[in-house]
Amino acid sequence: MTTVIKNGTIVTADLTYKADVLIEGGQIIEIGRDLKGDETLDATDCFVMPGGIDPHTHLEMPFMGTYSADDFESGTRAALAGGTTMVVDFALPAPGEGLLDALKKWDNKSTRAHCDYSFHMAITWWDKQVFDEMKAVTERGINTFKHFLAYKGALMVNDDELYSSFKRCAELGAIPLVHAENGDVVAELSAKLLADGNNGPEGHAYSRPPQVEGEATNRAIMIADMAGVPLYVVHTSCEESHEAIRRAKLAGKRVWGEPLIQHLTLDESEYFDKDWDHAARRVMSPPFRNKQHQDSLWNGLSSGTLSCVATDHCAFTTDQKRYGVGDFTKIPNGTGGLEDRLPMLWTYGVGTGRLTPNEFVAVTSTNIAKILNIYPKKGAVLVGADADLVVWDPKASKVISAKDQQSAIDYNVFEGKEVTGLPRYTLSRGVVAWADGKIQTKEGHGQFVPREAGTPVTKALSTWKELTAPRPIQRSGIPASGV
Ligand SMILES: NC(=O)NCCC(=O)O
Ligand SMILES: [Zn+2]
Ligand SMILES: [Zn+2]
Repeated sequence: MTTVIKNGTIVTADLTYKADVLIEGGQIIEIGRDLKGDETLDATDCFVMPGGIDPHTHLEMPFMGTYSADDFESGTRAALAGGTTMVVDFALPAPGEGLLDALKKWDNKSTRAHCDYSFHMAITWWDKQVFDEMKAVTERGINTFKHFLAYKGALMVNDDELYSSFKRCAELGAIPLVHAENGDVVAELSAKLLADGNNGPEGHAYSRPPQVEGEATNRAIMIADMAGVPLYVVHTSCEESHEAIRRAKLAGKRVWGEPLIQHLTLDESEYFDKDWDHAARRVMSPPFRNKQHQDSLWNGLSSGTLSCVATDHCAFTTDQKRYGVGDFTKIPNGTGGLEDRLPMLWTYGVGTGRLTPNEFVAVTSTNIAKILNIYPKKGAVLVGADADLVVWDPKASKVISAKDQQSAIDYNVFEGKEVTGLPRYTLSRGVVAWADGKIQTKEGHGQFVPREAGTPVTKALSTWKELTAPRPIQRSGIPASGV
C-alpha cells in the first residue's frame, strides 16, 4: 500500500521546492513530480515539512507530590494534533532508584503512545551504581542525560555530582542536558518571600530572577568544558542564559540552547493577574520573563545562537495547581504546549517575519534530530527517511481553546490566541494520524526510537580534547633534586 502527498511545496531546513512525496512501509520512497499512489493526500496550497520533534516533555511525571496529568496517550494525541510526530520524555529515577529500574517504568508508560518517542535519562543522585548503569542506558539507545541544578532536596544534583556525571558522559559519547537554575539561591529567596508574606503565584517568579538562570548556565557550561563534553541547556528563558550560551559558542564550545514556545510568546504579566488560578496555571520553572528577554530568545533563533524550540509539556489541572494555595512553593511547576508549539511558532515567528519557513523547520525538527543523532531518519524529507510529515496549511486559522484540545487538563495557557498555520494532515511513519480535525491513529502506534551514543559532535569534541589535553614537557638535562 502506497500513499502519495500531491501538489504541495516541500519545506526542509535548507530547501523549498514543489514535489510530490511517495510513501511505503512507513518511509519516503520517492520524491518527484506527478507521482501516483494507492491513496492520495492533497497538499494544494500547503507546505510538506518534517513533523515536529519536541525534545522536552514530561508525560505522567511524578513531581511535587502528584503526577502530570497528560500521559503518553493524551500527550501524544496532543502532539499529533499540532503537527509534532515525535516526543522525547525524561525517565526520572527516584533518589536511590537504579537507572534501569526507572527506564522499565517509562517503557511501561509509553506503550500507549500514538507517535514515536524516545527518552532522556535523568541523573538525580550519584554513586557507583549510577556510574555503571549509564553505560547500559546508552546501550539501550539513550544518548542524553539530564541534570537538574534546581529543585533542592528533590531532583537537584551538586557540582561534584555534575562534574562526575559529565565526565562519564564524555567517556560514553553521550550528551548532558541541564536545567540551569541555582537551586540553593532559589530555596533561600523562596523562604524569604514566604516569610515576608509573599505567598501568591507571583512569588514563584520573584524567587527565580534571571540571575539564578544566568549563573547556573555559566557554571554548567564551564563544568562541561572541563569535563570535555558538549552541553544542551533546556528551557533557556532569559538574556543572561542566552548570553552565556552565545559566548560559549563563539569560544568554540559545543553548547545548544532550547527556548520554549511559552517563554517566546507569554510574559511575566501573567503572574500579576488578579485571578489566583490564572497565575498559578502559568507557574513553571524558569518563569515567564519580560519583553526584552523574549526579544533575546527570538534573536537567538534567527541568528542560530539558540537551536531548538520545545514545550517542556508538563501539564497539571487547576485542582493540582491549587495544592499551592497559601504557599507558591507547593504549586506543581509546569505548563502544557504540545498541541500549540508549531501553530504558535508559525504565527508569531514566520507570520511576523522573525523566522523563515526553513528556519521554522530547523528549530522545530531538524536541529534536534541532528543533535540527538537520529537525522535523517527523523527531521528530514528525504528518500529513506521515516514518513513523519506534516502537511501544513499556512492559511488555516483557529482560536486556541481548552474546550477543543486533546490535552487532559481543563485550561490552556494560550487560551484566546488566534493562530494562522495549522496541520491539514499529520503522518506518523506513513500513517495518517491527524486529518479532518481528528486523531486517526490507535494508542500504541508509537514506537521507541533508539539513539546511538558517539554522535558526530561528541566524536569531534573528544578528538579535539584529546589533541589539546595537557601533556608533560619532554626535557633533556633535568637538574638533580636539591634534596
Ligand atoms: N519546567 C517546569 O516547571 N516543570 C517541569 C520540570 C522541569 O523541566 O523543570
Ligand atoms: Zn526543567
Ligand atoms: Zn522539563
